[in-house]
Amino acid sequence: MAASPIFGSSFLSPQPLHQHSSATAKPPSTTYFIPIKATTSSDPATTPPSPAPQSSNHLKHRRSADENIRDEARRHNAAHNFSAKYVPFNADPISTESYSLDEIVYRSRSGGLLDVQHDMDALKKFDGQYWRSLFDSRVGKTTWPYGSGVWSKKEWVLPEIGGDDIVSAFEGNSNLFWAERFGKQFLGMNDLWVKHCGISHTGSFKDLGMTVLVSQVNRLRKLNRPVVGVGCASTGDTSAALSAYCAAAGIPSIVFLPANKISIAQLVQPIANGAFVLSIDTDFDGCMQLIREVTSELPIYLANSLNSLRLEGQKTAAIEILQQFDWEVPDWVIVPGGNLGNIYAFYKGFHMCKELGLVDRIPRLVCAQASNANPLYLHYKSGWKDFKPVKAGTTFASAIQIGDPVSIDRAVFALKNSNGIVEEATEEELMDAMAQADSTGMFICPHTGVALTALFKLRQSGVIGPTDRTVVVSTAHGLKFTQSKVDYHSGEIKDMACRFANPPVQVKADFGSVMDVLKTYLMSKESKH
Ligand SMILES: Cc1ncc(COP(=O)(O)O)c(C=O)c1O
Ligand SMILES: N[C@@H](CCOP(=O)(O)O)C(=O)O
Repeated sequence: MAASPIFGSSFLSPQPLHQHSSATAKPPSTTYFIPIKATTSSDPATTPPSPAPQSSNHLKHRRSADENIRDEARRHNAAHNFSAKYVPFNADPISTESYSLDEIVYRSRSGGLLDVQHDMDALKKFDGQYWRSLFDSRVGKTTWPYGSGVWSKKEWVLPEIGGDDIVSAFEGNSNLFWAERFGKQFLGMNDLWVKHCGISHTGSFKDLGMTVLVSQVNRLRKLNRPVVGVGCASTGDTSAALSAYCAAAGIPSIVFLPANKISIAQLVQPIANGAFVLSIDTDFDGCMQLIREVTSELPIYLANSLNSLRLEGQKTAAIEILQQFDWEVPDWVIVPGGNLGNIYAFYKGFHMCKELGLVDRIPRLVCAQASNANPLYLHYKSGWKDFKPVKAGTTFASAIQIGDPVSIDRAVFALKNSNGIVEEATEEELMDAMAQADSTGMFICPHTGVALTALFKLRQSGVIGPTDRTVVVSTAHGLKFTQSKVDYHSGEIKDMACRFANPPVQVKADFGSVMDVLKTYLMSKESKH
């Protein structure tokens, strides 16, 4: 009889109804999705699951008062056969180079990027229906650690880490918003969606990767590996996520920020979370160079997406999109790109779902860059001929003001393998797009404005059709970028028409004046009705 590979109990861990002799396990019976409180401490990995009672009177009781959710999770721990390791990114199939995830390594022997490779044969022992049902059964719960949108996919992320080492803010499970009015009014689209990854613990998608990286650091420190602190270079969001997760775990964090190039809201995040903040008189690329040098000399663990652990968490946003569409595949996914880890993370998430049979295809990917920081766009336009970094110019999309992206090879791979496209957005285009989106009830960041501009252009050229199901990935919370919105709505940006500005009306504090402006306003609305 094949060993039950994953989960101990039926508690959010659906198991095949019977042990099968075939290589692929059958989908779990829905019977097993009724969460039952475990009543025994016997090893669930070797204990066949007992059918859940079907009576509608079946009640659950709270765990005992002296137990917390980590303790409870420990009781449900089970043996499994899943594993992952570092391998050179896009390695030659005959390469045998690999590293344990418990090693501190960011680059391959040849100096190339690394990738986290999962034991796909072990994962393939379970079919697509199995994984879909398992992931679906964990959504919206508070069970440690599966209540997180990242850790609900734990077997595909860091299968071997113990629940005790995980540092999570129950990130992920972000809203997939149907942009009904924006799609209809500005694009003639009826199936447009915005994945709000920025509505998250620290206000950006970086939380998805950082929970994984900081959890692994937590484990490394318990294993007495030489990690005194964790460091990153940042345009604002990575540093916010790093400092928050480190603070939650009591681990020192060190952040290198380009002086005067990030928003105040982003600067105050690591300060508030107790990080050691260095404001350095250079740009992001300069900070990135410095953190790489420093982390090779000091016991500071590198938290930028050069570290492939981060992408394991970020890829869950792609899986989540499929899940939110009930495992139907959208036609397009548009992602703003800077250091270019995220576009690859999306590709990897979609690709794993296809390889493991959860879906039968992957969406086409679009990576969108600001024209002032567009090395990937130029590379794409040159027909992928030799890549040249650029000196990134100032952009309102300050978090993607990056000229020498560390994940360029990963991004090119993702785009080539998804029939992808790269677009760019001028400052005026991205700010107008942001204002238009906000005018339909969103409150997006300028980077999402970059992605929406790409969508405008691809709709205009007819590449994206009116009924194509399209997802725009919103990467940060608009509240981090209020100054750019204030500048826009004040109409005070040099050489920008600010066509959609909506400045407040100054009015005298008397009834007549207030009535006058209101009547004019209501008349203008009535004529458009
Ligand atoms: C808000 C925001 N959007 C988009 C990006 C781009 O992500 P990536 O660097 O993975 O391309 C970043 C960071 O670079 C970001 O902070
Ligand atoms: N936008 C990022 C830039 C660094 O990206 P990373 O994914 O490599 O950490 C930031 O917020 O710092």
